Amino acid sequence: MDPCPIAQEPQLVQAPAAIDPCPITEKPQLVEKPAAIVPSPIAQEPDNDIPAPGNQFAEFAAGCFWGVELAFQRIPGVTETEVGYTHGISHNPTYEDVCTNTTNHAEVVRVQYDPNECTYETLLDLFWSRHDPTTLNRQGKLVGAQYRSGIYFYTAEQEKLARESLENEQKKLEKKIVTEILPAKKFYKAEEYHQHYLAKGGRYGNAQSPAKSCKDPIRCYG
Ligand SMILES: C[S@](=O)CC[C@H](N)C(=O)O
Repeated sequence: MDPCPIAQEPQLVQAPAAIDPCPITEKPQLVEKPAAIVPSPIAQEPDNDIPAPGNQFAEFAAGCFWGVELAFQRIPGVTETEVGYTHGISHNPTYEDVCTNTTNHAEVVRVQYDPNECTYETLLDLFWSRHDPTTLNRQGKLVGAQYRSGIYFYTAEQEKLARESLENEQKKLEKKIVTEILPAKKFYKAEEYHQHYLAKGGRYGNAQSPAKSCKDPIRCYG
């Protein structure tokens, strides 16, 4: 049985994309004793990290970052992926902080890609196909601001392409798209165990292939 039933399907006019966007059926994210969350202006700074020579950054929020990362790993021309947190109020958040749903961080995948091998439009196409951009702060049964839909751009060109693609995507959907399109802010890399989580085996030790162009369906947990 599919461990990842979709709670709410996007209302597509056209045929839906084949990839399961990773909605889950787990306990609520809230931890019992949230750490004190201290707002910091540092979290609002732009992402000033530098990609590898010849590469560019792109960043997306589309629900649980595990499955989103594996999908991006498989794209030819994507040279690196990292999962992390961004656009929240606090500096150096932990996963537990984010799961209190009080820090407003989004779970994101920061992609490095070689623009000679892969276009930003290719990344945008995958982004839209991976999730339901019409549900505010939720993907399926995963609820909370960390699961919101967002495109965080690094250049004016990326912003333009992102906005155009949203308009184009909206034509295919009856419900309103709620995806935020904002400049990339400080990126907080998530804990090591979250990195390449599904490729490493996920929750059940069933590694899923990150091979380029692999079309195997992505299971949320492993
Ligand atoms: C990195 S995700 O938000 C994980 C989602 C899910 N609630 C879980 O804990 O398995």
